Amino acid sequence: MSAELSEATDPTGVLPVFVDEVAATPAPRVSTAATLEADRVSAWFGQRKVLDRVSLDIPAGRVTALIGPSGCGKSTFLRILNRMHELVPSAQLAGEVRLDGQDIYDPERRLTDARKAIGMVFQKPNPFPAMSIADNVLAGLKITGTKIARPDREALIEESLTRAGLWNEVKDRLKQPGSALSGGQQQRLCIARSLAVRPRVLLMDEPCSALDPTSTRVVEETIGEIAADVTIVIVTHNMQQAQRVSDQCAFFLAAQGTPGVIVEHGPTDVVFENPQDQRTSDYVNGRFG
Ligand SMILES: Nc1ncnc2c1ncn2[C@@H]1O[C@H](COP(=O)(O)OP(=O)(O)OP(=O)(O)O)[C@@H](O)[C@H]1O
Repeated sequence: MSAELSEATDPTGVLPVFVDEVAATPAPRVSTAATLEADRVSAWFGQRKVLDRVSLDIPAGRVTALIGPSGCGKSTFLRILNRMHELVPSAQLAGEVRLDGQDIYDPERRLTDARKAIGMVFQKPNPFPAMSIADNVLAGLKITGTKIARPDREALIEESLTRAGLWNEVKDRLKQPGSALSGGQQQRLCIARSLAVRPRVLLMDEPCSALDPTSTRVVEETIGEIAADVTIVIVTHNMQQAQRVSDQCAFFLAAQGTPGVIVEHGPTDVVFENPQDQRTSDYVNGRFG
């Protein structure tokens, strides 16, 4: 897993951005889930190629799970989907990523647009610990330079926390620090922080791996509830979780010494119950990885 850099420098997943933009108050929420298409994406760290021509269509308003053994490039692929890969100095990539048909790497397009439209939730819950719960929700807006009128702030805090399944647990203590919450609540706070920016896609890198089973189930329910409004791509090592939450699955594999590829992808029930490739069958049935 390679999120250290981003977690250290940008816990919201929207940096680096320049606070030079003043957007209007966000419009009322409607489903703005977008499609993502990865088209022959390759990636390198220095001379080392870690992904080879990976193509994947990610449908709007659905949950797509990326599965596969450690080191096969799932996190790298996820980070390419919102231009975080380029934060690593030695990182390079080839290919295209299109958000509703528009290349997010088009030099004419601003990095901030991709980062606002495509949010990220990391493995380890990373709220700003000393910041209040309410301010944590608004933190992504501040980082993207999005201004919001004070009366609208409260509505957005309630809406985002409600969508993240946390409102009822925190509505009476919004001024308490984010660190006062349990791990599972902190992760839902991070989801609320991402949702407050109104992303069209939400990338989740093993979002439950630091959580206990009960918190995991609550986050999974949250994923199910928000998926109609925001396209979700989730990396998970938990095969049961992939089956519970996703509509489609992509199985990544890097054979020894070679870059990661997608061996098979398709509807989750097919990938798990009737995989076309023996390697997929072996992996989803726990025979390796
Ligand atoms: N910042 C980095 N610098 C150099 N190599 C990296 C970096 N991040 C990842 N890699 C390498 O790229 C390859 C793919 O890593 P990645 O984290 O994408 O795999 P993964 O499938 O997400 O693994 P895991 O399931 O363990 O998180 C690995 O060989 C890894 O060592």
